[in-house]
Amino acid sequence: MTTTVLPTGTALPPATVLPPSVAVAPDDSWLGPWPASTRPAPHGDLTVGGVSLTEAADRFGTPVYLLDEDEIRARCHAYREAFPEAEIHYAAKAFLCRAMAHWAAEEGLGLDVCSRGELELAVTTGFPTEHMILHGNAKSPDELEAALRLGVGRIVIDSPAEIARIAALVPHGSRQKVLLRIAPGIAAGAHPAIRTGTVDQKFGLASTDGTAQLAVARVLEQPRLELVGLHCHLGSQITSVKPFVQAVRRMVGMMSWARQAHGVVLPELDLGGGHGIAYRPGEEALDLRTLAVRVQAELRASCATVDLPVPKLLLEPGRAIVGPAGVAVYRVLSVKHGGEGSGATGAAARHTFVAVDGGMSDNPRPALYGVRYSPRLIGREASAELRPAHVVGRHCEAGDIIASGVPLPADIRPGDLLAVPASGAYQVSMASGYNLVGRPPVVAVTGGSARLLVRRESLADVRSRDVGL
Ligand SMILES: Cc1ncc(COP(=O)(O)O)c(C=O)c1O
Ligand SMILES: N[C@@H](CCCC[NH3+])C(=O)O
Repeated sequence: MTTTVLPTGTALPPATVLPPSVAVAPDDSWLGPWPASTRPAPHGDLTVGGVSLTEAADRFGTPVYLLDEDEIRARCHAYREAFPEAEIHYAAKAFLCRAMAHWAAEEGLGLDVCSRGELELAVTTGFPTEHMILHGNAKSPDELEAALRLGVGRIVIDSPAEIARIAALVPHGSRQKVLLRIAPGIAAGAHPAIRTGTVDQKFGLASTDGTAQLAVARVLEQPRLELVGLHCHLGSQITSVKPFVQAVRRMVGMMSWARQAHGVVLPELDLGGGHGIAYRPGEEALDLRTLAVRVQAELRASCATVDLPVPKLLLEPGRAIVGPAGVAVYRVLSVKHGGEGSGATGAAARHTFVAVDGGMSDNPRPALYGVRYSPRLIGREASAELRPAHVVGRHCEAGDIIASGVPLPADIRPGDLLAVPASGAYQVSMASGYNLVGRPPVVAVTGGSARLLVRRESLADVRSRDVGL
C-alpha cells in the first residue's frame, strides 16, 4: 500500500507546463467535486453558498471547513426522491454536529449512530430517537444502556454475544427492535481498510458458515427482542451499482431462509451506505438514480422469485450526503523544492512542496488510504504558468500529503489560499489532536451568509483536558 510515499506516477518533470485551465468550478453535475452553488468571483476568488472563500478564511482563520447547507439538504432530498418508499438514515460517522443532525431531521432522514457520543449529541438537538439506528461491532455496556433508556428505534446486532446482553437490558413488558448484521461475502469499497462486506473481517455475522443462521435462531428465542430485519454494509466509497444489486440477492436469499427455517417474514432490509463520490475532476461517483432503479428492481424481482413480500428498504448514506458539500480552505505556509536525487519513493525527481497550515490532523484520509485531493488556488489572479506541485500538510510525517502533482501557479507563495473540494465527509469527523495544532472550525454557508457551527479547538481546550502534572 502506498500510503506514506509519494507515488512515482505523479513525478512529472519540473518543466512540464499543464494546460492553463484548471477545471474551474462550478461543475454542472450535482455529483461534481464542488458544491453546486460554487461560482467564480473577482480576483480569483470562489463563492460557495454565496460566501466568498477568502472572506471566510479571513473571518474564521485557516484551516477552515465550510459546509454548503443547501447542498446537504438537496442531497437528503435526492435520496428521498430516488427511494420514495425507503427509510434513509444519515450515517453520522461521516460528519456530525448539532446543525447536521437538525438538517437531517428536517429533511426527513433518520440517523445511524455508532457511539454514545453521536447518540447523545443528536439527542440534544431533539432528534427523535425512534428514528435512530445504533451500530457498532463493540458496543459498550453504557452505550447499550443509553440506547435503551433513550428509546433508540433499532439496534443492529453485530456479534452473537450481544444477543443475550441486549435482551437482558430490555425492561419487563417491552421489546427492542433489532436487525442482524450479515457479512454477505461481497468485496467492495475503495480500499481494503474500508471493505466490510467480506466474511472474514470484524463486522457482521457470516452466512457462509452458519454463524448468521444460528444468530437468527438465538434472537428469535429472546422474547424481549423483535427481529425486524437483516442488515449489511458492504464498504465505503463504492462507485459501481453491481455490488449493491448482488447484496440484495444474497440478503433476500437469507430472508427466504429465515422464513423456511423459522416461519418468520422479516419486514425490513437495511443495505447500509457506501455510496461513492468524486474527489477530483473527472472521477466517477455512484449514480444515485441508477442505484435506485437497479436496487429497487432487484429487490422486487428477488422477492418475487422466492415468493416473499417486498421488505421495507433502509439505507445509511454518509459520504454521499455530506462529502461533496464540504470545502476545506488552507493557507500556504511554505513553498520549497526537493533536492536533486532520490525522494521517498527512491525515484530521481525534484518536486515542489507547497505546505499548508493543516494536514493529517484535519484530514487523515490520504495517510490512511493513500487517496489524493484536488486543491486550487483562490484569492488572487495567477498569471504564472501552472506547474505540478505536491500539496503537503504541516505535520511531522512524510506521508502527510493532501495532493500529488496538482497544477498550481509557479509563483505560489506563503500567504496564498488553497481550497479543497469534496471535504465534507470523514475529515473533520476523523480529525485528531496530532501535534496539538487544534481541530479546525466548521462553518455553514447558505444564501450569502456564513455561521459558525463548530469553533476551532483552542489551546484552552487542550489544556482543560490535561489535568495532571
Ligand atoms: C454500518 C454503516 N452504515 C453506513 C456507513 C456510511 O458509509 P458511507 O459514508 O460510505 O455512505 C458506514 C460507514 O462506512 C457504516 O459502517
Ligand atoms: N473513514 C472512511 C470510510 C469508512 C466509513 C466507516 N465505515 C473514509 O474516510 O473514507
